Amino acid sequence: MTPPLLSIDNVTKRYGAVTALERVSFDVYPGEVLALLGDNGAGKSTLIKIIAGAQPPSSGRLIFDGREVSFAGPAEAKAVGIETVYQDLSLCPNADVVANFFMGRERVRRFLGLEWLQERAMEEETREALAGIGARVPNLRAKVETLSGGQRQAIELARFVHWGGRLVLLDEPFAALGVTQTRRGLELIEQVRARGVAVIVITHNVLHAFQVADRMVVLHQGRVAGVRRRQDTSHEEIVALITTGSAAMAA
Ligand SMILES: Nc1ncnc2c1ncn2[C@@H]1O[C@H](COP(=O)(O)OP(=O)(O)OP(=O)(O)O)[C@@H](O)[C@H]1O
Repeated sequence: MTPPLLSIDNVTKRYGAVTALERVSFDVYPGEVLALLGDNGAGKSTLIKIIAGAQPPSSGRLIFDGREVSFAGPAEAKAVGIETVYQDLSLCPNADVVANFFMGRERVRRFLGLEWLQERAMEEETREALAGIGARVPNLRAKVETLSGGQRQAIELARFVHWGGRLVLLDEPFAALGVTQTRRGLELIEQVRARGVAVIVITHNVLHAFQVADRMVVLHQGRVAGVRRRQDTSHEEIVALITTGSAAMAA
């Protein structure tokens, strides 16, 4: 059996007197889409921040690729291939698609003490990477600020995959998207997963979870109320886990 890419092992997080997460444990496998569900305040964002290195757990361990990891910040998580993709925050709005795709990794040619960007090659590489996950962005020279939320998301996901990302965290990725863009977003996730990347999607939308996730982890008041494979559960059971922390109501 494939070993997990990430194991969350007994993670607890306290903010003063508030316990946001209590002994949370579950595994995430490569090429798997896992939906993280829970009511407001259940602890989803806190868990995502811990996985992405934005906050340390109060106790417990993260084991990534077989080794215990402890991140001092998001840059350290990013260095091993874990990243949160937001719709806007990590793109530079007044730069074009290609510039955003290569941000900090530009291909430069040097000759006789001069250096210049290999624009044509970078554009081609960007085009191929976007096509590789089925993303539709017609004009690669358009500034990102002129693009739709869905297109920005596509650029970030393609960039993540292209530069060797292993585990991507999506926090309510469809919250600001319309119906068509949401459908495309779901298709993109499918493509990303097909590349062997693990995807954790936070969502309030049980329907989306059933459309995209292999497994669902439900948090309730900071604890894991249940972990279910999509084919072994029902809409009713997941809603019961979210609202009461127990599947008994759905039985
Ligand atoms: N920085 C903080 N300081 C104090 N308490 C916090 C902090 N961050 C989160 N909490 C508390 O931890 C608990 C879990 O919050 P969290 O934001 O992780 O939940 P969530 O499931 O993401 O909720 P939502 O769906 O509303 O975003 C809540 O009780 C929240 O008030």
